[in-house]
Amino acid sequence: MSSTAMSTTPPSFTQLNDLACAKAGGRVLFATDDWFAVADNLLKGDPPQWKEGVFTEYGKWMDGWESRRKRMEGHDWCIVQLGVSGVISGVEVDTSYFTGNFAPRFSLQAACLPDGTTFPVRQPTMGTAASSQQLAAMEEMKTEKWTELVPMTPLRPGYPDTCKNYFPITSTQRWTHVRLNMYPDGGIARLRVYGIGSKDWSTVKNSELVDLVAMENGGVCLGFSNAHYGHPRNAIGLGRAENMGDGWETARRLDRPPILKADKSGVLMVPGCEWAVYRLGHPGVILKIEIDTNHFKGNYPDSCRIEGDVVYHNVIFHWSSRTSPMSLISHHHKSLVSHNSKR
Ligand SMILES: NC(=O)NC(NC(N)=O)C(=O)[O-]
Repeated sequence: MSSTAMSTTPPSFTQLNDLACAKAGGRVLFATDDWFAVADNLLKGDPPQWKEGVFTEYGKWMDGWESRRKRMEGHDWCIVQLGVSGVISGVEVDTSYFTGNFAPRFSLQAACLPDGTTFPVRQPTMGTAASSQQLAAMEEMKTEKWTELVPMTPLRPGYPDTCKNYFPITSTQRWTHVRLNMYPDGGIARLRVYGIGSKDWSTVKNSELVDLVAMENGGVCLGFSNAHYGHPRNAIGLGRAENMGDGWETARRLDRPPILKADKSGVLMVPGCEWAVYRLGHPGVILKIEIDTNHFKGNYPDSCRIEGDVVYHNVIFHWSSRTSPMSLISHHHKSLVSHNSKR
């Protein structure tokens, strides 16, 4: 089902959408033990933090999921409902800052559970663990429903050069949930589940207006010129951006002239533009485009051009910068046509 070869440089699957992150609607439904730090931290979008000398009532404050040193049979595990169900191409298990307390081994299972599958009510609270009744209820779910995507595999500790553990996954099935197992216990800072959303298009009427590029509908960014401050996949994320960090933001171009000059008609001439290519979740007739530059005030792109490609179902954004050579976009497009904005 999976190759377990671990690489240190980020593999290409890390450019895909994180289907599990909280911003995409990912949720922890169950965890065996939330003692030192709750499992929900696994799905935070921000990179893990370290707070020197900060302790909670239960131990050292840690940014991730950390269970107790086990004094009973078994191992610790949690169930994550993907925010966007889809095909998983790889996972990143980040053990940042868990050095003497990282989970020494892990495995990952996945399932495609029907809507309405119920789980015990979860109230993520440090210093708690699942009750024996909750564990017993969950045992019933420990059936053939779960498919192994990554078998039990060693993890590396959370030092800067060893904290990122990458695992490609070759399954082409659509999954709704993953189950993360730590053997036997310990800490993991983040779990990133990279893939492409898959929507059931058979239920969508021809006349229905759908955001064809949204990650929840299977849209994906295939390439870009620059993602220095923010990845262009952010622009197809769920809902509106909370802040600038939730958008696509490039670095200022180094080839911009030292002094900007206008031509006779008053147009500032600045070479080049930034671009991103998105594959739509489904081919469609594009009726409307919405581009939201929310939060970008001193750094929004001056203008843009959008191209469509029927063969590859791609839409290409070119951001040009007449007055200031920088480009970015924040959430959120609605179906695409062509758009040209000028100040
Ligand atoms: N210093 C620690 O991190 N100790 C323990 N963990 C926390 N978070 O306090 C432990 O035993 O793993």
